Amino acid sequence: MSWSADRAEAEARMDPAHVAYYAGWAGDGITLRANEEAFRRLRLLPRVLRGAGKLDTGMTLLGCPTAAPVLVAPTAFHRLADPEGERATARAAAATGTIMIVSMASTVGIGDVAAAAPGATLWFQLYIQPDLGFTRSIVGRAEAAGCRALVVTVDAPVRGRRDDDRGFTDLPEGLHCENLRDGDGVRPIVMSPAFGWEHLALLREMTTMPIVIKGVLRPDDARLAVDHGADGIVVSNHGGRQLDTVPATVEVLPGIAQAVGGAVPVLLDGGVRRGTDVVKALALGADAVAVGRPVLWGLAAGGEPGVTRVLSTLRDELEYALTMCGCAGLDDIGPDLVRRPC
Ligand SMILES: Cc1cc2nc3c(=O)[nH]c(=O)nc-3n(C[C@H](O)[C@H](O)[C@H](O)COP(=O)(O)O)c2cc1C
Ligand SMILES: O=C(O)C(=O)c1ccccc1
Repeated sequence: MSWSADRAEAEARMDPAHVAYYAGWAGDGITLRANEEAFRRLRLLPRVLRGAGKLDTGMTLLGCPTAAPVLVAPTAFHRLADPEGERATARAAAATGTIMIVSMASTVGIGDVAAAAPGATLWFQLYIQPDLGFTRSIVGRAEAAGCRALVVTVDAPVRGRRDDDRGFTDLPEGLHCENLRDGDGVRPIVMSPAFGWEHLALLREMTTMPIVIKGVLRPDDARLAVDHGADGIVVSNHGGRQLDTVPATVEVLPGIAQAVGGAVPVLLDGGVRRGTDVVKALALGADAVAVGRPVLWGLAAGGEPGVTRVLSTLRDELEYALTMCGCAGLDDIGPDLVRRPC
């Protein structure tokens, strides 16, 4: 089943307002479409008769082994798709040897996600909260749950303007952002434009987890992230949900990879739908990619087995594409494999 079949199944099963939230985009959806279109425009140039054997798509990222260079991107509110929510996604991640980046806006608390999927490698995504004491307690919970990296999202100084998400604002009865529990209540997530690079030092002091900066679109910002001690970067436009008309992520990737120069791992998300997209991103300088919406559609369409199928299909497709390209492994992927559009 392709991701579009999953989406159709999700549309049949879910509340239309929740489908619209998952699918949602900023502005006119120019960046949303650009992400996928940019992958489609790139062409692969396979090598033949390379005498390659059985290949291995496994690798290590920030000390974490992963079966493939494909992670679960952080997405909010998995219980809108399935009653088990993030528990189901984490079990599927464990079953497929995939690193899952759990959103701070998860509808299952990070400790409960970890407890439900003991074999999973979890990273935790954070929106820094203006109440830095509260931020510290959220980070502390992620660390106590055994999360292996902190992914700090920096492309949301304010909430994205999503004209077309048809009025979805409040979670249904019984669903909450469990990581924001504070005493008897749940605090709202606050977005703030007031944060600066100096906040990285504050986070560094809050945790021993490696810190990854998510939402970089420029080489100079990537360099600043490295200079301020980031341990990794995610080239991301938030799946077209924040500022419309920013470029497709795979278009800005080569310049960012060059600026980072191998100092830290560079990840990319946005529009990754097929194993061939993974090859293209790695050829243009990414160490790994993350997928957002396809995981949500798989979860809505088929629960935990649905997510397992999405993740294992991506890995199978990657293996197939690499074999077809004459690669013996991930290290064989270079820029020569991709022909850029004229
Ligand atoms: C429904 C939805 C919720 C999201 N929630 C978050 C979030 O809580 N934190 C975050 O950093 N990114 C969030 N994102 C962005 C994803 O991490 C990722 O950047 C994006 O989905 C990648 O694009 P793709 O959906 O085309 O794969 C969300 C994306 C979607 C579609
Ligand atoms: O919807 C999103 O893209 C997102 O990042 C988010 C932010 C805060 C709460 C829920 C989701």
